[in-house]
Amino acid sequence: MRIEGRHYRTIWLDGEAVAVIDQTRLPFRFVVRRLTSRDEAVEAIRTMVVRGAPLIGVTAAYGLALALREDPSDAGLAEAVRVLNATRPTAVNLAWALARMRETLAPLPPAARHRAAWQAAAALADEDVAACEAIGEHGAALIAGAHARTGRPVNVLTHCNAGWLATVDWGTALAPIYKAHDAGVPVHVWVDETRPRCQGAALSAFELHAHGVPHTVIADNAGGHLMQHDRVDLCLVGSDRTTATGDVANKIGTYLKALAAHDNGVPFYVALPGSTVDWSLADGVREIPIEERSATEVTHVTGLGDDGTVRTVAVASPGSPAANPAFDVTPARLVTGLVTERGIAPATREGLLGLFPERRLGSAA
Ligand SMILES: CSC[C@H]1O[C@H](OP(=O)(O)O)[C@H](O)[C@@H]1O
Repeated sequence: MRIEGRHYRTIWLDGEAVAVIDQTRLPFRFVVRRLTSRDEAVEAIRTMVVRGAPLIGVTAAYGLALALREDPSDAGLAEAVRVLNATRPTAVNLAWALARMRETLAPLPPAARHRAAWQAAAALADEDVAACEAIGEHGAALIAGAHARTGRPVNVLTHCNAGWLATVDWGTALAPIYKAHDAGVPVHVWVDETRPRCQGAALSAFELHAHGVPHTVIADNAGGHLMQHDRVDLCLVGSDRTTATGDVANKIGTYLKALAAHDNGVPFYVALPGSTVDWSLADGVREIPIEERSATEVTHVTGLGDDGTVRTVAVASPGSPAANPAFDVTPARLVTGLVTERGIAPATREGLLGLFPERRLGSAA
């Protein structure tokens, strides 16, 4: 995607290092971090310097390559997969990417693993870009269809950040918006601020502004009101893990949006690549692990002061405990459709198998 005329992917090689955009500094500072070791990759994922299911997976793949430069032995490979897998529990792309890498690398002699790992990680990154661009093409048809029906700009509500910052490029939920906008379809985006870390207000707004897409940042709790007053034509969100039956884990608050959409007859779509489907699970509410993050993410916010300095301040009464589940699960019954790189399907097992027939044979990741 383009920032001030320059073209960035969210992760790239910089000599012997892996360069990433530090998303904890956006939108006020644009800082590139150079990851030079397995442990730096682990820390970048854990502290959300990089975030978003597909980007977490690709960063872990490059983190494995960095690890094998240090220790290409069987034990080194196994330990690197273990520590990278343990960084964040909900996004299945992490396990998916590491399984793909291990499948490629384990059969090789240790001396050949490091070079092969760089190539395999780069291939996963390219695969993600192609998948997300295809999601954009399929999803853009939904937006164009809404415009054809109403003849006015299409109002899309999105939650958290599922844009190019959450992937290697293009994004998932925002990819259809970019593609529709670039094709001349008038679209406006209601951007849920997405407490507590405000990925919507900080990252989706940053992306949409840079791309010139009309958008309005709203409080998370405003979405239902807007839907009640016919100001939302469709909801489009991302996913961190979707079960084989179409249950969707996504940023906390997504489930409440889906309930409001269902109550108001607003189509609720989830955009995801096939790498985000967990084919081993059927009951998302009970089986998908939900990450609990630190209470300080709820009790404090980081922002730009009037003097231009970035600071963190308390917003909760000092001493009050806080809970911070980072994701929730939207049952498939509340999902209108799944927008994938292979097309759009109902949020059902048959719908997903129709797009990914190779899964009927119970194939591995
Ligand atoms: C395209 S995956 C985006 C997905 O990931 C986000 O979570 P986090 O910012 O904690 O990594 C959020 O759930 C987005 O929908």
